[in-house]
Amino acid sequence: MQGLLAQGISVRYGARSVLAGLDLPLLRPGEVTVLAGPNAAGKSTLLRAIAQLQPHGGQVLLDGQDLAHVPMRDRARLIGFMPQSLPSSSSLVALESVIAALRAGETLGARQADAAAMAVLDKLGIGALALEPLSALSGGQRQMVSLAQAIVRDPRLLLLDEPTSALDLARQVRLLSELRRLAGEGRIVVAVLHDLALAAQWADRIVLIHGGHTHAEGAPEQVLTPQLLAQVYGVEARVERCSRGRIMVLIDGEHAPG
Ligand SMILES: Nc1ncnc2c1ncn2[C@@H]1O[C@H](COP(=O)(O)OP(=O)(O)OP(=O)(O)O)[C@@H](O)[C@H]1O
Repeated sequence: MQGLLAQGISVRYGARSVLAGLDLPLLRPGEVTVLAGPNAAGKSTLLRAIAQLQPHGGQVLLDGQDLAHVPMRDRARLIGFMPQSLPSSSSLVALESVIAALRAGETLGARQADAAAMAVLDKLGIGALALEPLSALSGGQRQMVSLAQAIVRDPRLLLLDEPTSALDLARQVRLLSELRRLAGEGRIVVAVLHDLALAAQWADRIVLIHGGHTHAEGAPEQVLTPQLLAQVYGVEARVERCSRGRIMVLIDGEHAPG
């Protein structure tokens, strides 16, 4: 079975249950899936559980393999993980940080690693930042370097936590186009996004996380409905079709229950 299947995912922090037996549909290679939902719904927790960075109940299968039983070194090759933010205190320059991500646990010649890391920075349009210390980069520049770190090993599964939160409009498009391209080459791409306009435009599938479960999932037009947005976010929303058949979500205010 090709794809990512997460079933019965449960996470507790102390006495508090954050994910309560959450199931994801089978996420297929070639698809970009967006995880959305309110603050504190557990989206980052879910990404970490999938990446096996967070103790959890339930099972995560990648192409039929239970990731909990895949050695860490092999997992690092299979999964690219882009966290919500990179530490700003690192003493590395951007290129070194991408080389470090590439070489973790691998034996790779220095020249080969340099060239591969530089190629990724160039592809993302940030080659000019190669020798800048991470600590001197802007939030958006750091986010693009973080993407470079996540994709440099050419992972089968790419997990990204709010990858566009610090990016300007042009870089949002660059990052999301890159995700589309990677998916088109057969990767499985899963990104947490708060921006539902971006989700509507770029996702093949949206999964709405709420109350510790998958509240709804499907194509953007199936999930971004006024009813579901009222239930999950408590907002009054209108959904309009714009040119090119895309949908747009307009928020009119908070939802008055009744
Ligand atoms: N290490 C931790 N220890 C204790 N509680 C935690 C920890 N990490 C997350 N939580 C709690 O788990 C809940 C879910 O957090 P998580 O970061 O997964 O949510 P999220 O959906 O990604 O939120 P946001 O949209 O605000 O980024 C929150 O209530 C948070 O306070």
